[in-house]
Amino acid sequence: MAATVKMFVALSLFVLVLQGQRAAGRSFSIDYDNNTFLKDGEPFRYISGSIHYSRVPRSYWQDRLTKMYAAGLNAIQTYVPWNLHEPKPGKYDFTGNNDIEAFLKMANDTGLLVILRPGPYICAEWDMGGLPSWLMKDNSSIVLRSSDPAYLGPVDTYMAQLLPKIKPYLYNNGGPIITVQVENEYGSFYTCDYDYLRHLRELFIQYLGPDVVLFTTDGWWDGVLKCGTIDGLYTTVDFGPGTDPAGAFKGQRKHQPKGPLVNSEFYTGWLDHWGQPHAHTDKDKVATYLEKILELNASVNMYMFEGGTNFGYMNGANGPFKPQPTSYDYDAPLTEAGDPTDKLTTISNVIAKFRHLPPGPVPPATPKAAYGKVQMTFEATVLDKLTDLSPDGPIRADYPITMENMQQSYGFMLYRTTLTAAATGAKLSVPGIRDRGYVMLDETPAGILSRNGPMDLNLTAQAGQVLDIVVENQGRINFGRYINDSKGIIANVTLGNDTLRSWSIYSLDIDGALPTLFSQPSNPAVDIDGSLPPLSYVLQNDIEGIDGQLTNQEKRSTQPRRSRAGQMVPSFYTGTFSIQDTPQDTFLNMRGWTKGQAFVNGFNLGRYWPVEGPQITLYVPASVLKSENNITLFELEASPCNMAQSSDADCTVEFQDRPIINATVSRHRGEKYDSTATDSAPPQLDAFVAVVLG
Ligand SMILES: CCCCNC(=S)N1C[C@H](O)[C@@H](O)[C@@H](O)[C@H]1CO
Repeated sequence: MAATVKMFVALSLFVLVLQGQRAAGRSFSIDYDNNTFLKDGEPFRYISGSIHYSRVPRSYWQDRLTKMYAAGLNAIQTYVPWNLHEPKPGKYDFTGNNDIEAFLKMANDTGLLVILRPGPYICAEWDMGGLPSWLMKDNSSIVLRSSDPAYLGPVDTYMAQLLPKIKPYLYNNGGPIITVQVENEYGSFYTCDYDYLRHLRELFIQYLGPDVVLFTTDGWWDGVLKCGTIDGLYTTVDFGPGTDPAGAFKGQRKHQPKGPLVNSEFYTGWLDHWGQPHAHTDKDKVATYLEKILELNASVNMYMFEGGTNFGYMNGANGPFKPQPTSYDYDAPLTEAGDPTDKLTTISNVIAKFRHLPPGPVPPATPKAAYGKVQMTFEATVLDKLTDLSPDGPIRADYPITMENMQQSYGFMLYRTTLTAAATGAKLSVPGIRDRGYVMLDETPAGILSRNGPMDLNLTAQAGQVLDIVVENQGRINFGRYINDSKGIIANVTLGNDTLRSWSIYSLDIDGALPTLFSQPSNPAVDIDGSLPPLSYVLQNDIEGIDGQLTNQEKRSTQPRRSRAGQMVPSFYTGTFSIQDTPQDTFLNMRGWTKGQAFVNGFNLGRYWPVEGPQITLYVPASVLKSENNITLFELEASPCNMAQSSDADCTVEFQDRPIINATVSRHRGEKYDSTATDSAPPQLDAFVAVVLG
């Protein structure tokens, strides 16, 4: 028996050693003499597409990867978002939708190689470019993406967790990963810190071994390549349709005289911002320039091939402040919902000129369902639910504390103070509002502040009244020098000539509270010191319980107060709907509502803002649905419910079988809460170039 055990142990150890070492006969490298990649010693060119596992429900990873393979790709490219995998310092999550190993195995099993981009910074229209916001706790001036020990220390700790997970999936070790990117367009960042890049290079080699092909990506011009490239990291470039590939590759050659030509991001579409036209790139233009690239025998990755969705709060923003919407459709060859488009067919036809496509068609779009209208009901205001949303109670501080210093990363906060002096038409100024503030005085709406302006409003108040500011984090800047994008209220608040002090600051954990938020009677908020009796009354209501028994449940029967302008206290609305047969993908049409967060069966679908557009519907993947469903809206500004000129028939949402992400946008400043967003043809190419150039 002992001998058998010994044998088993020895065999196990041997397998472990083998896993960490090169798999016999497999190699991926660069042939500098012949300007090509070599895969198992043979010249190799990749034709790749970007897909982000963090933006696609795990239940659909295989569907998307199969479609990408069928379209003719031999590789995919994906980012690894640090802030997903280390949500709190030292707390790691590589499970469920964050199970990167499962994703890599699936890509490998689908016949796709992988170009991995683990950052630590990734840009990607992702909150703070993938960096965790807790880096800024007690250190808002941390020099991100540099040798600053305050930054590099956490980088080392995180990479010590991530990179050993990656190593077995390297091509040389039997996995699909052929190349690994270090940082991301580092040459575009102001720090230009070669020590930082060298540190990352050594760190990656330390964990992944000396044989892995490490590379960088930057724009194709000297201005960025100067700071983005160092020895030992293969220089690649990125550019979209409209840029002459030969010219762009000349830029690469200046910094990488030998080796394969590589475009790591060939843009098939482009990113969106709330309030600006949905980006569109003509499919024929994409095809024409893709063909030029392939004719040069360059390797290319199409960014994005499947864009997906910024579920939850994870969208980023561009400066000075333009947050990106929930949909990351990107006008990509596969839609946000994974549906093949004409652009995919056109691209496939080009690829077919350079490599054999797999047999068989690209799988069709998954079925979509229209579940119709759902009646919504007002449940409570955010102020009614403070004990549930902030179970630890407020932090009291003389002056406002940032979201990061409250050890919160995403979502919403409440800043509350009791006025100590009367004010008549005095200016309430909140220059540090990050990003939108919903102001109430004794639970009566008093206006909305925005970091894009206005950041102040006139207030008339009595001493003793309670000033509330619900603050929304709309997503952290993910590109450029201002990625230190702290949230909450980051500077003092003044009323007239007085600086307001003695704040009660609440982190609002909606996602955590949701499962039980409405399953018990709503306890109207009473401030800790009892200064805020509930304004609207609670009626004893008998309501039909789920099991048909009458149950006694307190329920606020009134709508929250609204200002003359129609603004309401941020409030929760719920609805339920049944699905008889197998749930399918659907799209939640939010027209008629203003701005907020939507949840179905506790899953955070993301942000809605139909009065801004261009996105009107939210993608609801089938995996979120079941036979009995509930929907919760956290409406920040104004609902269509019980408005004077409308009946409850308007207090609905609708699940439809098609997306609307390209609605006409027009500045809604001054318009109050009636969505005029309508469907329209996407704008011309130059419209979103203006977006990018600001
Ligand atoms: C408006 C500035 C956009 C800068 N980002 C650029 S050029 N991009 C390059 C970047 O590497 C990638 O992550 C994406 O962010 C992409 C845009 O989709």
